[in-house]
Amino acid sequence: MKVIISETKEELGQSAGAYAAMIIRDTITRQGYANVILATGTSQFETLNQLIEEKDIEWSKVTMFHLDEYIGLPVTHPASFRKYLSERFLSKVPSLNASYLIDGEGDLEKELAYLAQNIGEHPIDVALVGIGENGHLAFNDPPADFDTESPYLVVNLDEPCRRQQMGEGWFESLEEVPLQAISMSVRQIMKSTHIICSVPDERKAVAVKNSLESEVSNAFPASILQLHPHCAFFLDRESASLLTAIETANNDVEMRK
Ligand SMILES: N[C@@H]1[C@@H](O)[C@H](O)[C@@H](COP(=O)(O)O)O[C@@H]1O
Repeated sequence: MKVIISETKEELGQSAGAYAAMIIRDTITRQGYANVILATGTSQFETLNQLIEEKDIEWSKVTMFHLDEYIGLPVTHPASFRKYLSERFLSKVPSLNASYLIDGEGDLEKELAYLAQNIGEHPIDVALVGIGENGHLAFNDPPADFDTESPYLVVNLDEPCRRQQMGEGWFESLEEVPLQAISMSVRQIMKSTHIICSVPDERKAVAVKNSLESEVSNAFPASILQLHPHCAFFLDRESASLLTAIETANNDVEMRK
C-alpha cells in the first residue's frame, strides 16, 4: 500500500491524476488498450481535473466503467453521476473506445446483467475510487457485502451516506436523496490491477483512519483496500490528520511539502 499525503486537495488531485495517467499510458503501451473505472463525488473533483489535463493519453484506446449511480434519479438531476461523468470527464477528453455509464432509471435486472457482461469482458487495469464519510467504498455502506460475486448490485443507502450527499449540496433535503443505488461490488473493485483512492477533506479523517489503521472489516468497507497489492491512497493534510500508526508502519508513505 502506498500513501501519498499532500498539503492541499489541489496538490492531492495533481498527484493522483498524474499517477492515474501514468498507469493508463503504461498499460496502453504494454497491451494496446486500458480499462478504467471512474468514481464521482466531491472527492474526485481535483483528480479528474488533473486527469483531463494530462497529455499523451490515447483516449480512443480507453474503455470506462462507472462505479455507482442512484436508482430512480433522472439524468438531468444535479446529483446524477451519469451527468457528473458526462460533464466533468467525457465531454472534456477525446472520444473513448467505450463508456459504460450506469442507468438507474430503467429495468434494473437488465441493467445489472448488461453491466456484468461488459465488465466481465474487460478486466480492469485501474480503478479510481473515493471513500465516504461512513467508510463506504462505492455505494457499499457498512456492513458491506464482501462476499458477493456479482460485479454490480442494488444497495440500500444508509442515513449517514444520504446525509453526506445532502451536506455536499447535491440535494436540497434528506427526503430527496434516493434510498437505493446500483453499486459496483467490493469484490469487483478489488479485481482491478491498480486502485487509486483519492480522499481529501477533514470530514473524511475518521474514515481514513478506520480504513488504513483498523483491522479489515466490513464495518469499515474501505479497509479491504489494505489487502490490495497495488493500492495507492492520495490524502491531504486534513484527511490524514488522525493517522498515527501509518507513518511508522512498514508502508510506502510519501509526504509532500
Ligand atoms: N458514490 C460516490 C462514489 O462514487 C465515491 O467514490 C465515494 C466518495 O464520495 P464523495 O466523493 O462524495 O466523498 O462515495 C460516493 O458516495
